[in-house]
Amino acid sequence: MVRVYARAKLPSRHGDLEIVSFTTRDGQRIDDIAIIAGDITGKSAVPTRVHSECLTGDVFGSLRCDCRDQLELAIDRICSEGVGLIVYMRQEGRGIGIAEKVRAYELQDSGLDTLEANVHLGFDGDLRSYEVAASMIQALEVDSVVLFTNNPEKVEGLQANGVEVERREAIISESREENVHYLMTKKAKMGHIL
Ligand SMILES: Nc1nc2c(ncn2[C@@H]2O[C@H](COP(=O)(O)OP(=O)(O)OP(=O)(O)O)[C@@H](O)[C@H]2O)c(=O)[nH]1
Ligand SMILES: [Zn+2]
Repeated sequence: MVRVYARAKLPSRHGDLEIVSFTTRDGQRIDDIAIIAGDITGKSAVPTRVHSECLTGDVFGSLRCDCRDQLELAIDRICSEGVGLIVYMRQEGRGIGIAEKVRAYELQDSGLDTLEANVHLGFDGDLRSYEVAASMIQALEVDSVVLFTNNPEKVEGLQANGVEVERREAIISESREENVHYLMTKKAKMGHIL
């Protein structure tokens, strides 16, 4: 479904990485990217994080969620192991986009939880699909992955699209006063193993 378009070195504050971009088979550029440590081509059990974009957390350090902590844990892990992959999916707000996510936050400020806010806005709780992420992993010729996630749907979504997941590893950050309600909702209503 996708093929590698461009590949470049990405020296970072965490270590030496690479960044890879992709196109669809018919040549359309896609915004999802891969960050790679070491040589993953043809390798099995590649430490992998499929991360959904969270502008508020990943970039601005919002404490409403655990996204940035998870991203940093994953980057540190692949850098310290010297091999690994982060598939960074532009599925902001579990697929509703940043404008609607801010609206969902507004509703959460007035008492709804993260799932109720999505439903109130007319969306399912989670609009993500893992077809493109799976296709990116395949385009990178990774044989199998060890997936860092607390979300069983992510494991199932990748497997359903042909990725061999050797095992899931939990990626748990310390909860904080600001995100504990969000984490409790993910555990109670969204199937997360926390
Ligand atoms: N709609 C919506 N999206 C949110 C909210 N808080 C965080 N997100 C988005 O949720 C996505 C991350 O999903 P999570 O449910 O936190 O975690 P996950 O990716 O399913 O599972 P892990 O692999 O364990 O991190 C990112 O795209 C965030 O932008 C919210 O209150 N509402
Ligand atoms: Zn977040």
